Amino acid sequence: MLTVTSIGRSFGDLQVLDGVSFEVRPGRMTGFLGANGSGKTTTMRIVLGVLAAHSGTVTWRGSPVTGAVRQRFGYMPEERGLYPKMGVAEQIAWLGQLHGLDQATAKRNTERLLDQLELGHRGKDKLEELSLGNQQRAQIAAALVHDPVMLILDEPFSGLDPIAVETVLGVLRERAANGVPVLFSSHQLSVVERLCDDVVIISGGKIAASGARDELRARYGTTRFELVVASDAGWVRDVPGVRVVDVDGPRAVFELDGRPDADRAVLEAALRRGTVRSFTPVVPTLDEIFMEAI
Ligand SMILES: Nc1ncnc2c1ncn2[C@@H]1O[C@H](COP(=O)(O)OP(=O)(O)OP(=O)(O)O)[C@@H](O)[C@H]1O
Repeated sequence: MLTVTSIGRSFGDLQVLDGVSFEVRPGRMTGFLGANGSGKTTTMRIVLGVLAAHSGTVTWRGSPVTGAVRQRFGYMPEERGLYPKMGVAEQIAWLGQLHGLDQATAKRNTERLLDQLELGHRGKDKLEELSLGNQQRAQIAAALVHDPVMLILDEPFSGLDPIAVETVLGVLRERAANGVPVLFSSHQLSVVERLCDDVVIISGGKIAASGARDELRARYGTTRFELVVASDAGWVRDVPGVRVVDVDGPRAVFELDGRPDADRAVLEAALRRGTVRSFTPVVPTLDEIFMEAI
């Protein structure tokens, strides 16, 4: 497990990270969400040791992260970083060797990864000859070639078409299933919603929410309900303790203002009036949680 505790960092007078704490658990895909400039890349750079924190600690399995441990991390930086004029397979295998693999293992891992990422037929091409989406797949292969114990990926899904998202996801999921903690940042909330087990939301350099995706959704979703009846549902507006979000004919979406049993009062009133087609809590999307948390 990777544990980030109370990280702080400034650039000049600008405090960019303030008391940032979260965990990336083994076998879990953790989505790191935040608006532009909220501090995701800075946090990732600190975890990787590319940048120093001004306060706080980063530990791996309970011990401070040393250079030798970082050597075994896999990182896909925001600025990417493969060589445009070098052959794809050649440079990925070479990166594997830089991370300590022998030549034969580096070559074998490279071939396997390129095949998995459906790039096997492009291995001999120069990176610059690949489309942007395929260059992105090559970057992912480069982050994975040395069988890292921890994966940190800055926007790994940006620029990928939906089929490529599935391909890359399959590769990352396989690593997670083998116990590797995976931390990845993304702006595509709908993608993260589908992909991640855990979520960390950062806003203005502070953690706004974190935890298991489903727990977060449940926590943020306990106060909103949808009622569908057989006739007009406008009367819901008059139930005490209820704030109506939307009424559209027989369908009403409302929130509770904290008064106990207001949801029950709505349901009982609806039953008294006639047929109730459905009455369900509304589970928020990650988009909605994100907008509320930041
Ligand atoms: N080397 C630097 N010098 C000065 N300011 C910096 C530096 N690196 C980052 N910042 C500032 O720190 C803040 C956080 O930047 P960071 O790149 O971590 O955000 P981010 O969440 O990754 O954003 P994005 O989603 O746009 O990539 C921004 O205000 C940025 O301008």
